[in-house]
Amino acid sequence: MKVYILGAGAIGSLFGGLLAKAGVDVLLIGRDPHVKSIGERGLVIKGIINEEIRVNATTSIPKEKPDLIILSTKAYSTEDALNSAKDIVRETWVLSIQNGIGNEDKILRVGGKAIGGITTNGAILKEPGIVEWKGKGITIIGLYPQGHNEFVEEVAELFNKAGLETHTSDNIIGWIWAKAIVNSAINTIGSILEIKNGLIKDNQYLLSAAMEVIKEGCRIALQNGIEFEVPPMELFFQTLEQTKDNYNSMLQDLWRGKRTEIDYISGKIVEYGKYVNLEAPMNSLLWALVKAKEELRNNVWRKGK
Ligand SMILES: NC(=O)C1=CN([C@@H]2O[C@H](COP(=O)(O)OP(=O)(O)OC[C@H]3O[C@@H](n4cnc5c(N)ncnc54)[C@H](O)[C@@H]3O)[C@@H](O)[C@H]2O)C=CC1
Ligand SMILES: CC(C)(CO)C(=O)C(=O)O
Repeated sequence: MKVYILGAGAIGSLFGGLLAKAGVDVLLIGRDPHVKSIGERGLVIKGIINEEIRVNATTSIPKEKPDLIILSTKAYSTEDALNSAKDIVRETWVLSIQNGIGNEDKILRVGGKAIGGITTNGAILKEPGIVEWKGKGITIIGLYPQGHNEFVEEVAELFNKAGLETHTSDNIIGWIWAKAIVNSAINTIGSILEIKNGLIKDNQYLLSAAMEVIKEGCRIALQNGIEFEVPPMELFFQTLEQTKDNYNSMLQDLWRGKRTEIDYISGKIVEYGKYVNLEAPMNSLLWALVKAKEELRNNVWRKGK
């Protein structure tokens, strides 16, 4: 199977690198200096494994179509990435492993055949050409919005062979929403207070506030016809336990001066609330506070100076 990774940053390079190591024909599509470094020295995966992997990488979109495109840009770059690759996306299988709601709808809009996905693997780009695999998690994929077919099973088998534990689901839209709802509580509260995930379960005020945010997200999802295989509240407690020592990715983006994915998490929950005449005061407030934090982080007076 020929696979392109569209958006070869931390998680995309991890998936691409592991697939290449397993003998899959992979092309990483990303940006310099990461791509340049991979061309010169190969891709290094550190952490759970320590390997230098030879894998093709480019900054431009090839003309030839692959069998599968794995979309792994941040959610705010999805539209641009898909538009730049329109000619190869059309009628091609495109699997999103991104966070947030709406990525797969954008794949469908440009004529791609969408596979939805969520992953609990953790990766960071340490420096150009070097990815750290910090946490071994699982990946769930499925035909978007629902259903399954042989190709999805084939992709899951390929991922498993590459060392990425992967399961398939007939209800991937439910998993995408469940993860977004969990992120809408943990990432926002963790980012505003700049705390590790575990503190949210250890502090009674934060825990009850976070649970209300989860319930609000669930009400909106259910009214929009979303069903869950595992209730988001259960996933929330599991995630808090499994990631108690982590600072969430939104907070890490804020600390690095990068844009966050808040519009595609809390912002989408608020938007879907409007479609079914449900207000989302908790998600609206958390969305606004994170947006404010994005804007204010570089102001010295934030620290009272
Ligand atoms: N890093 C992680 O551990 C996990 C990340 N995710 C999700 O996966 C997505 C990607 O996250 P990361 O890999 O951490 O972000 P990242 O910022 O490291 O990687 C995204 C990459 O996409 C590239 N890119 C952006 N637009 C592009 C375009 N038009 N063409 C080619 N390349 C383009 C960027 O240069 C960047 O290197 C996000 O939605 C994130 O929430 C989900 C689970 C775990
Ligand atoms: C699971 C969790 C909350 C881990 O921190 C995450 O998805 C994130 O940080 O974005």
